[in-house]
Amino acid sequence: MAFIQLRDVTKSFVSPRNGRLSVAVNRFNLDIERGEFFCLLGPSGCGKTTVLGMMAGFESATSGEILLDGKPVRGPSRDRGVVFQGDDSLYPWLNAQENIEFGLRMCGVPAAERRERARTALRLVGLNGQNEKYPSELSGGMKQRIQIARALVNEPKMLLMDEPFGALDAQTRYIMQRELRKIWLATRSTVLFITHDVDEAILLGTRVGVMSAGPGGTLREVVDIDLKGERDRTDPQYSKYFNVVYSIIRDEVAKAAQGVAA
Ligand SMILES: Nc1ncnc2c1ncn2[C@@H]1O[C@H](COP(=O)(O)OP(=O)(O)OP(=O)(O)O)[C@@H](O)[C@H]1O
Repeated sequence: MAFIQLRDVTKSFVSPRNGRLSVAVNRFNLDIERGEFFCLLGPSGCGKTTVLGMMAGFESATSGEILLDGKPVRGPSRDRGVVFQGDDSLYPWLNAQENIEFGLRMCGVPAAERRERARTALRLVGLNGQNEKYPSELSGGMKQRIQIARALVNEPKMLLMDEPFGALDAQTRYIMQRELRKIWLATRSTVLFITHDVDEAILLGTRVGVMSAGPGGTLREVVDIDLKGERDRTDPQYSKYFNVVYSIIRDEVAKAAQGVAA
């Protein structure tokens, strides 16, 4: 039995404007194994964030079911760490270490253990020695690393990441992609990672899923990315996977554009 199972998951929303029901995700099926880094790509509006929101337990499915480790997802839980794009939810009055420890403190984890776990998480995201800095003293990339550390410190069963590097400049983004790949190689966490960027998906994913154009998108195709260790854009295998995934997404984006034009 797969670690994560999405079975015929459909999500509809009622429009606040006209009260009509619209399908955001349609009969989405996916299994994710423990320790996989699954990247989800798809045209804008196809339902990627809605899928992640249901897995996080922020939204419930209209029909179908989501199982984590055999148990139905009924709401948010510490066993799923969530990182969003340009998330600015760090507490400005707490330093980096205290921000990372905050959730553990709320759960009553003793101070010495909190400190140790936060230091380990800071090391993992490459911010060793930056623990006393406040958010106002940190760059965008550093803040995003703290968000990742804040998710990792809870030792979640799964990390859910929604375009976490979308708001970063290109150079910082490249650095963060490399760091995240290293973290995943070290921890083998189970990750669902949403991105618009084929390059990012090939650099990070063990599998890349492409959704069909929305509204009411579903999972169209999944590509296995069999590249070991740290990945390199100059590797001919990288180009091969890039072209395969790019041609699928190009079709779907074209369909989405036709839908908009129709
Ligand atoms: N709370 C909501 N109420 C009504 N409609 C919603 C709600 N959330 C999402 N939708 C609709 O569901 C569809 C899918 O949205 P979603 O944000 O999941 O897409 P996405 O693939 O993540 O898009 P993008 O890549 O642009 O971020 C869209 O048509 C969107 O308008």
